[in-house]
Amino acid sequence: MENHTREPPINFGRSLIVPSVQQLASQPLTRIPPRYAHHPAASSHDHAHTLSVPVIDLHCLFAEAEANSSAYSSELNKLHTASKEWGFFQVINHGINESLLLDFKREILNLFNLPMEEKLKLWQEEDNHEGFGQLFVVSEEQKLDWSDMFYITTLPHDLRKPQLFQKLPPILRDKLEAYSMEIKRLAVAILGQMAKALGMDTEEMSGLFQDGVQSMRMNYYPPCPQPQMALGFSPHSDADALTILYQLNETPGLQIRKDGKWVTVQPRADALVVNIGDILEIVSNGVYKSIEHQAIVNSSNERMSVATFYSSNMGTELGPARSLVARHNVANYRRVPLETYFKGFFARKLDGKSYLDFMKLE
Ligand SMILES: O=C(O)CCC(=O)C(=O)O
Ligand SMILES: [Fe+2]
Repeated sequence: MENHTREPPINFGRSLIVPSVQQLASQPLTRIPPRYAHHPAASSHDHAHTLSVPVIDLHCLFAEAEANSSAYSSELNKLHTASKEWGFFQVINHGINESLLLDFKREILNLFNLPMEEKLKLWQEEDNHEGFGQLFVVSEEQKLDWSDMFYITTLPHDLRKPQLFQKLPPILRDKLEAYSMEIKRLAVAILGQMAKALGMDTEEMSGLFQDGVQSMRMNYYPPCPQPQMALGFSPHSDADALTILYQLNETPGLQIRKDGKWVTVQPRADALVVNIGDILEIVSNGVYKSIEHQAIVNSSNERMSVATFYSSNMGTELGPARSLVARHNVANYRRVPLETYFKGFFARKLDGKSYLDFMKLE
């Protein structure tokens, strides 16, 4: 008999199953359990700086690109400087429909507010990290984040876990589908402008990213009775090329490490936050840097965000762009298949930028 079953999608990783922090935080607690308490106090509430990250006007960047106007070249310059010196920026006039953003936000709120018995149907399984839970948990001794997250691979279609998609509330699934397409379009367009700014062959960039791997991580940070002792999300850099972060409410929490200090990114209702991930650091041959960031928590307000991670096409080899290696006359990072890179990333405890050390050539 012919076998028509599809091959199961690639399994990128697993994480130990941990309890829901949202549920924990709904009880009257005065102290956090030891598994969440960092020593010494990990958070940097007191020392955070209020520098503001650069703001890039995407309308100016995209609409003026054809005209090659002076407004365009100064915005492109701003993008290049922000990517080199900050690794983080906010984008305004991004063109994503406001009602889609609001609908998607409402559906994510509903997702985290589902009754626990419904959420358990969407919880991670032992052999794969998609669904509700935490990522990068590799030991029972490891400190945990004061947050719950929902992680899902969205693109390309053949990497999706159909069982997980089928279990999503239908309205959320529709909005997620629309948002995923919009964010892909945006990521590809920003990468195209970055190729120009880097002096990279623009066709090489679009060839690497036209059918990229996309995943989403929805983050829920409940109020915390001892916010100075906990971290909503421990310091890390993102493994992807470009992350687009939608902060769902006005509660601040995201901090980025700039010149050794933690800087808070103030949520702006009209902006999305964009950051350089490790893959783009590698592709740009180190001209752009992925930046460490973390999320802190507070005692009174919940905070929510959704990070969409965009990486190169599945079949590609990860390494510095050939057009840049030719220009720079040196490759600063090694080459590995993208799949190998991801499997290595998800098998470790998340720890700052340490995974990039493995890719660096000294
Ligand atoms: O919640 C945030 O602001 C940060 C989220 C984040 O860094 C991530 O999901 O990788
Ligand atoms: Fe991140």
